Amino acid sequence: MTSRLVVLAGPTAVGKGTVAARVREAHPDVWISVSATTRAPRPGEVDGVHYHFVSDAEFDAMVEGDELLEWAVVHRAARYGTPRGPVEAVLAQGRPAMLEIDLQGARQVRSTMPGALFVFLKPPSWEELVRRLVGRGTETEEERERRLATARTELAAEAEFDVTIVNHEVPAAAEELVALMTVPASAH
Ligand SMILES: Nc1ncnc2c1ncn2[C@@H]1O[C@H](COP(=O)(O)OP(=O)(O)OP(=O)(O)O)[C@@H](O)[C@H]1O
Ligand SMILES: Nc1nc2c(ncn2[C@@H]2O[C@H](COP(=O)(O)O)[C@@H](O)[C@H]2O)c(=O)[nH]1
Repeated sequence: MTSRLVVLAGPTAVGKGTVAARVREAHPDVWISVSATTRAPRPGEVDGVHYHFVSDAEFDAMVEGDELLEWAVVHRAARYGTPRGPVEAVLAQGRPAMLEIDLQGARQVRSTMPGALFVFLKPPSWEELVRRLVGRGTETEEERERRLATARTELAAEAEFDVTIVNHEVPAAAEELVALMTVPASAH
């Protein structure tokens, strides 16, 4: 068996971060990239753990230094990007690795890392997605509307992905994801 890079995307509040946290807890062998972002931390978010929280100038320097594997402006609100060095180092070790990024970033990685597996995390329904976003309580009404507008575009892009997982229950979705990370050597 060998490991591969899995790219997890899906609409806002579908549960990408929650499923990734479950994978981190239940499968410490799986490496999950920590993105850089210019957005402000939410209560409880820790720099270097949930994100590398950086200034606009710091993000500019990362872009100019070609330090990001991909990056995008997400929800017309902030910039997010995947630091390239750690991903390359982990893949060189043959360790299972995961990126949790938006659709624009997934499209960039699709063109630069064709061996990666692209997984779309889908909500059980639109109503449940809205319930999860409202229930999280981390955005203003205006931000929620912006995120839901992006979500409609992202849901329409499901066919671009290799696999869809419906996030009914977090532990089951996390196990489905981890099962995709190792492949028989003959599949390469
Ligand atoms: N399977 C699930 N059933 C019920 N609630 C869930 C489930 N998965 C996640 N949630 C809840 O939905 C909310 C959104 O989850 P989370 O923040 O992980 O989403 P996300 O996809 O990472 O969102 P974003 O793209 O906006 O960062 C959280 O309050 C989380 O606890
Ligand atoms: N293109 C990238 N998108 C990323 C990255 N890290 C996170 N994200 C996506 O941003 C949105 C919003 O996240 P939030 O934490 O503000 O709710 C979500 O879709 C993430 O998947 C990244 O490095 N590149």
